[in-house]
Amino acid sequence: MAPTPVSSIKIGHIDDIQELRKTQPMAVPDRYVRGMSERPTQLDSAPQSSSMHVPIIDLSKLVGGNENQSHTELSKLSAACEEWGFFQVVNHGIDLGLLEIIEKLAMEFFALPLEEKQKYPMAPGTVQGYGHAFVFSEDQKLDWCNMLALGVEPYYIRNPKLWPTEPVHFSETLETYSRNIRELCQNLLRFIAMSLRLKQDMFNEMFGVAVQAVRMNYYPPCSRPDLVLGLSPHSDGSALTVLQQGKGNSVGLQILKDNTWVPIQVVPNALVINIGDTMEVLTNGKYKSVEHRAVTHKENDRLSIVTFYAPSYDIELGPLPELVDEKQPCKYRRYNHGEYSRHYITNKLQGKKTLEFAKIQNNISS
Ligand SMILES: O=C(O)CCC(=O)C(=O)O
Ligand SMILES: [Fe+2]
Repeated sequence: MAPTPVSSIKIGHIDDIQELRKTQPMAVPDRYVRGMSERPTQLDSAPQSSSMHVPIIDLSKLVGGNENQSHTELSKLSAACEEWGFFQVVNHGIDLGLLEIIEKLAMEFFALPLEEKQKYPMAPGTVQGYGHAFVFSEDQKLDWCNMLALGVEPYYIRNPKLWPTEPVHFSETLETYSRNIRELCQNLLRFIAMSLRLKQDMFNEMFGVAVQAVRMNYYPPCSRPDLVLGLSPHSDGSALTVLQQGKGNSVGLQILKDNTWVPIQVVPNALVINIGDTMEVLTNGKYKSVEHRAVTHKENDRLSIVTFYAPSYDIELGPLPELVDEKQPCKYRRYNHGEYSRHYITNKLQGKKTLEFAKIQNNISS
């Protein structure tokens, strides 16, 4: 989240989905009904075979395993980043009690009366606070979702007025949670560098004081999950994203693999990690920032707590020379990361479109 743009955007009236559900549980306003090509066909169906499961990486084998184990896990990690752009990490070292508490507090926040949540309003065209991000016009289709998004690090991106004082302990728990997730990201970046045969601190040193933001997405049930999307298809602008799915969640996250939407199963105590656009650029497309979306459920609600981890805004980025050669010519130009972040947050979520910002045009192997 780059510094927020000043805007005079007109987005029209937006229903708060939770309130709508209370008064008209069966209603699906037109602004939420997707065109035929966007409607989800597979909802929470199980993947056809185990080869359709996102790889599971055991971090304890990378951190403390014997040479054989860590070598195997590192190969799994590199295959996951290349072929899936997603993996789930288990034994990640974060206290499971803390994951439970943040989930409980997030659920309590969304359960507050609307007037309380509206004390932290997300202004149109901005991405922090409670509301709908990435809405720029009155005719844009909307996501079946309520969100609370907050800039966390560095401190200057925070808007302290938007940090909830209810439920009590929300803000301090988010602080502890974010510190833990930051360490996890730094750890993962070390292993990702190793998997690319780069110096292990390459990314952590390059990123400077990394930017970290959190988005809590709450998807109420929907009487017509076949007509709406919880979250529009997009890739993340981050380097890495860490996504915590609510414990009892039904399946809702789907990723686009070989032109098919593949659901991500809820693995107890695991965190879902995905490669964002920034890492795709740095690796010259070797590691993929994969398009994903969220679908809703007829009876169940769903929560995701998502952390975006990215380089400091002031750094200049482009494909690493180590990953550019005759076979893999340079696919992306160099640019300032802050500029890319601004571009990302001032455009609606639309598949991988935002990455076109960085693509070198007339690229033969895009
Ligand atoms: O809720 C989910 O599973 C997807 C969330 C997501 O992709 C995001 O917040 O960027
Ligand atoms: Fe995402």
